[in-house]
Amino acid sequence: MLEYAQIPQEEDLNGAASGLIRLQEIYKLYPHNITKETALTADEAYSVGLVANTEKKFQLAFLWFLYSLERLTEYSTTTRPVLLYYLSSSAYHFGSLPVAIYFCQQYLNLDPDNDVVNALLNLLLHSLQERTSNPDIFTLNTESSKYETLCRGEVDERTSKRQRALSCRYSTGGGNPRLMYAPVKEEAEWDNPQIIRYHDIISDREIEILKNISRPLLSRSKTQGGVSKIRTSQGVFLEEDYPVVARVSQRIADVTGLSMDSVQDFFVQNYGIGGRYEPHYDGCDDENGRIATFLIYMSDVEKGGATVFPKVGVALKPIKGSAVFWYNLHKNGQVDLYTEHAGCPVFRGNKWVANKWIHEYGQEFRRPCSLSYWE
Ligand SMILES: O=C(O)CCC(=O)C(=O)O
Ligand SMILES: [Fe+2]
Repeated sequence: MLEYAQIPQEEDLNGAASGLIRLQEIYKLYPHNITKETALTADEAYSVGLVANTEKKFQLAFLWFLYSLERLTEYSTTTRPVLLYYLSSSAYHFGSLPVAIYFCQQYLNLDPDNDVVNALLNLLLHSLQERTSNPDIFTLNTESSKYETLCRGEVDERTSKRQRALSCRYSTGGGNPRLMYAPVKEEAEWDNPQIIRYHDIISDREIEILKNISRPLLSRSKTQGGVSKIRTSQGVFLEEDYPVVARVSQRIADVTGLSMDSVQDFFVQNYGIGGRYEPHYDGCDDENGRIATFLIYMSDVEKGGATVFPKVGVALKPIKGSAVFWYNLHKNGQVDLYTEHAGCPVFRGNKWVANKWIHEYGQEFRRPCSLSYWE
């Protein structure tokens, strides 16, 4: 059957390569950093290089072609001239002309009469006189977005200072009878927008049940266009027919004080290595938009996988059994632009989360609307 199904297909391989490349970009990894335990063959490295090249990530492509060249054997399908050609071309596109020229010359040592490469060499030598930029192609030093910096765990001095002033407390959800004898542990993760973490909000047993229900039902996350590149995870919506789902929903209502009349079903997600969710907003200002997000962590993650808020500089580490909660919308119904967030790629381990998106209808008396432009 495997033979019949032809697994993996090219799309699967390219998807895996694309995931590796994204990990490299965010965590600044060289090919040898990610191949310590499982070395890639020259052919495999060449295919990763090709994907990077197509995605116009020329420095990473170059590093993979170099890795491939070092591992070339008599059994490889990839050949030395092909690699030299791609090394030269990726170095050229990256702006490292002397390196591009060097590999072009290496090629011509093997095949001195190749017209195309001779013409290319002339072009490169000519460009060398016009262009001065010569970035170091061997050292990963790419400009990073705030999202990437946060994912790597580099913290801003100002953010950490502001975070130190935040506090934690036991909460009964404003005197909710269900919480009077078992208050929840509430920790402020950020002040504006308020991001609150609830510790031990779900038990290991409940987590196991939720995972067991979800596992056979998971499917690749989609956006309108099909399988999503922005969100590379698998997910499933769980209805409230499952007692454990209903119980957790009730708990969310208790701690947040919000109505569960207009909510989406629980969305359980699993991210494998490289799995991520690029920066996005959960809320939109449609009628009955998602007023708030309650995000439960159903696993720890060995490395990577934080939930980050690039506009405020906060990174939330997944802690199994805890949940984070924030309002996506201001009281006036507008999207709070500071709530942009992302799920960083999982570098090591496996990440499970469950989302409850809470909508506006039903919250009229619990979180009254405001006509103010500012709140
Ligand atoms: O996985 C995460 O950390 C974030 C998930 C998320 O933002 C979402 O599903 O909307
Ligand atoms: Fe989200």
